[in-house]
Amino acid sequence: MFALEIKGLKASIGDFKLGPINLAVRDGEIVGLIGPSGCGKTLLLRVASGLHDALTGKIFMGGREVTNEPPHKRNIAFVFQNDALFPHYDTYQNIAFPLQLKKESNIQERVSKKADELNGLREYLEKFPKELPAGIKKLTAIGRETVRIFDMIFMDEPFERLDKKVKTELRAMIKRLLLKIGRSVLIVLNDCEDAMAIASRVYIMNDGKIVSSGNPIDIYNNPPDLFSMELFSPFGINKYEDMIFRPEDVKIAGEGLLASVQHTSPYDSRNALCNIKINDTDCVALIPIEAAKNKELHIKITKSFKVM
Ligand SMILES: Nc1ncnc2c1ncn2[C@@H]1O[C@H](COP(=O)(O)OP(=O)(O)OP(=O)(O)O)[C@@H](O)[C@H]1O
Repeated sequence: MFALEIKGLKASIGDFKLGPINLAVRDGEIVGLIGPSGCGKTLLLRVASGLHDALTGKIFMGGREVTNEPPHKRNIAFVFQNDALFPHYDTYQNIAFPLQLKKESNIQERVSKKADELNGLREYLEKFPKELPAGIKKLTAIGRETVRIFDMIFMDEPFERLDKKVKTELRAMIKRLLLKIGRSVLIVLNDCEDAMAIASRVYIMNDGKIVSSGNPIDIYNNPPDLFSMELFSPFGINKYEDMIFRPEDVKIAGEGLLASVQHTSPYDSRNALCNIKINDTDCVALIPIEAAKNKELHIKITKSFKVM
């Protein structure tokens, strides 16, 4: 059963054209949208959730067509990129708001339970948005959206502009929460590390269209095309002659290309990021620390795409 199914969807904003888009999210699945800035990820999320009109195509949620239904009739949660918290409400009031709006019961108890679920939120319950660190603001927005019963959650770049430590903690917490809630998720992600940490499947977008999809770890290990490789390159990209390849696709070999090691910096307990020269071309390689102690190395490039 699909929580969300999108068929032949087209939409536009200003001069930008989205689609045609075909996409599906299964029940309980966490699906990511990833692609360069401006490729239409937010617009797709907004059309899928009913915040922006479709031009053509159909949207189904739980098997029911919702293409022309407003967001409040779709029983969804939506975490905005800018959090959209009420500035004059404290954290407690922000989370309680959707429950108060629907005159629901046990509000205090439910907000309290949500604060416990979102570790660290409890001590900020009486603080206002302008007093909150960015990660706690995001948790508050997630708390407010997930305190109600809902069928599906849409999240727009929840890890944007967070420092690495906060982002890593928040990512783990959101993943735990999403798995616990067990609802389907469509989430816009900034980079491949977020995708691998959060999503079981991603759709890769470019210029208003979906160009490929798959499990993010499989895509990282074996990118289907150059565009996906460039997107799934946490250490950047090398170009040597007509080959494009990633630092982690450089392996030490008994024979092969000869590379001189210029500069080394440890990356983790086993590997180092090295500036190397292959003939006269500067490249970067992620190789074992022991190997990086050599002045010269024989290497082979295990995965590359050819460019003209
Ligand atoms: N209100 C608007 N008026 C005109 N054009 C817009 C408007 N909002 C967005 N666009 C354009 O639509 C395109 C898609 O925008 P969208 O925000 O969906 O991209 P995105 O992939 O989410 O980008 P980012 O990762 O930077 O948030 C962009 O080229 C953007 O400039």
